Amino acid sequence: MVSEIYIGSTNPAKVRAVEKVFLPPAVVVPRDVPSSVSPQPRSDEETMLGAINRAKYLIEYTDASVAIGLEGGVVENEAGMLLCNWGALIAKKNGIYTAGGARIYLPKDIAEEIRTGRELGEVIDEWTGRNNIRKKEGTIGILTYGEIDRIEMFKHIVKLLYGQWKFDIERKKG
Ligand SMILES: O=P(O)(O)OP(=O)(O)OP(=O)(O)OC[C@H]1O[C@@H](n2cnc3c(O)ncnc32)[C@H](O)[C@@H]1O
Ligand SMILES: [Mg+2]
Repeated sequence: MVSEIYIGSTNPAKVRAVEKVFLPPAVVVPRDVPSSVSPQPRSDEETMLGAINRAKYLIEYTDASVAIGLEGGVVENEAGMLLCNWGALIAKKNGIYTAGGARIYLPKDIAEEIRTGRELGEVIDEWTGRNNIRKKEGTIGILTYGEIDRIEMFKHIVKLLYGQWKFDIERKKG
């Protein structure tokens, strides 16, 4: 197994999630990289692309041979606006794996604010009167009363990525 896993963010919620899946002696290397999508992605496609772009950037412009991108966004349907999250893992030797995370509906007043063009991170801070929630329990942690926080949610995505990669490695061994 490779020793270094690059993650395309220095947000502690994302870095911790990767560290919970890739334990020592694996080393998790956080790097701030562009997502090359809007600061607040508004569809599954855009959010997934942000995750893929982060991982691709690491493979292209750093020493990474295994890279993970994690991205948060929102999606809308007839019933309202949900938060959504996507991850991508690129293993130079194997390929690219993607996975989506848990989703819950946002309160109507938060959704309204985001429709005006604001970012969820900013809106949830204002809504709760707190700071930097996106680097801590996240909106999902607030809305689930801490049952599932942003680290737990991203950890699940990272496990989905890692598991698919392992499956591929084993399958190729025959
Ligand atoms: O430094 P990076 O990695 O960019 O970390 P980030 O917190 O900005 O995370 P994303 O870019 O992936 O998130 C896209 C947008 O969605 C917001 N967001 C997504 N999920 C959130 C959550 O659980 N809590 C608060 N804000 C969230 C976030 O503030 C951004 O505006
Ligand atoms: Mg961001």
